[in-house]
Amino acid sequence: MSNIAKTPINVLHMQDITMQFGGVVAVNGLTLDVNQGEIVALIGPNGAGKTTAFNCVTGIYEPTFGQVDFMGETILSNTPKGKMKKTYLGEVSPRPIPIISSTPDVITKKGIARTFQNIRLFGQLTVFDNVLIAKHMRAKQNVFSATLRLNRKEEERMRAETTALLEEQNLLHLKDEIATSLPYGLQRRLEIARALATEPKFLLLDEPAAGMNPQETQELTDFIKQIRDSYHLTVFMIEHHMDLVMQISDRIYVLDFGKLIAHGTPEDIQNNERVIEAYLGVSDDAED
Ligand SMILES: Nc1ncnc2c1ncn2[C@@H]1O[C@H](COP(=O)(O)OP(=O)(O)OP(=O)(O)O)[C@@H](O)[C@H]1O
Repeated sequence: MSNIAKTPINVLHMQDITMQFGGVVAVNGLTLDVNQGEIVALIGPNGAGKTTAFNCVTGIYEPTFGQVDFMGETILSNTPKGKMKKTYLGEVSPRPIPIISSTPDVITKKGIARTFQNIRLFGQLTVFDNVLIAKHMRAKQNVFSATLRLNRKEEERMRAETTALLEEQNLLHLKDEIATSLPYGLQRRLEIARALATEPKFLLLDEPAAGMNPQETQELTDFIKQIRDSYHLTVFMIEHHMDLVMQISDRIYVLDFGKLIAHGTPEDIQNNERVIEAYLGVSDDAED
């Protein structure tokens, strides 16, 4: 047997990502990598630019400058144009790069799924329908399948897959409940189940433990590891609960005022003076 270490397979590469809103540079020249099978955390004080960075990966925002590659393919790329050329305040000088844009639905179909800081379920629909809708989003429907009535088979398959997924996630007994009638912790679990229904390779979790008590947070910690392993996922997560972050992250990136101030293993980050000063020393479970 060879002792040569396996080269990591890159899942996400963000290069010089800069997002400017008017005079605010919310993300400033962010470069980072997430490799296959990793759980990577993005941490930092409130307003540091973490959610904005996620929004630049999932196509909600078009970055002002920079490039996002997913599994080696450039999915988003932009450089300042028009008035922004004059008002650009980012730290990395913009270069002329090709402009590539992808809408959130296209990005979902490529295998990227996410959850939101504020749970975004279809509140008045059942648990089952919330997951089924996500299956529909994944389905490669086209005019031919619709008109040739291949849809019925597709629909049956999607219903069976929804049942199976809810069973795996221990949510099947709640399938007929209205989503918002569930306790908070279960709504979070449902949101993750819905993200899994799109069969992602890469899962972004925006503050999955927000509002959870210590016991729920510990359960979530185990749950994230378990779904990473059983669905062969790569996970990128924003979180303020440092117990969770330090327990499950392979690597951590730290943002402050839009800029990367540190990157390393949980141990490196816990001992990093700059991070302690900017974030950890101030508050380790800030909620907003
Ligand atoms: N759509 C927007 N328009 C204008 N400014 C914005 C917009 N979105 C975010 N910002 C600003 O960008 C900065 C970064 O915000 P962001 O929400 O990304 O921070 P965050 O690190 O996710 O914070 P938190 O931990 O509180 O969720 C903040 O100053 C915020 O006010």
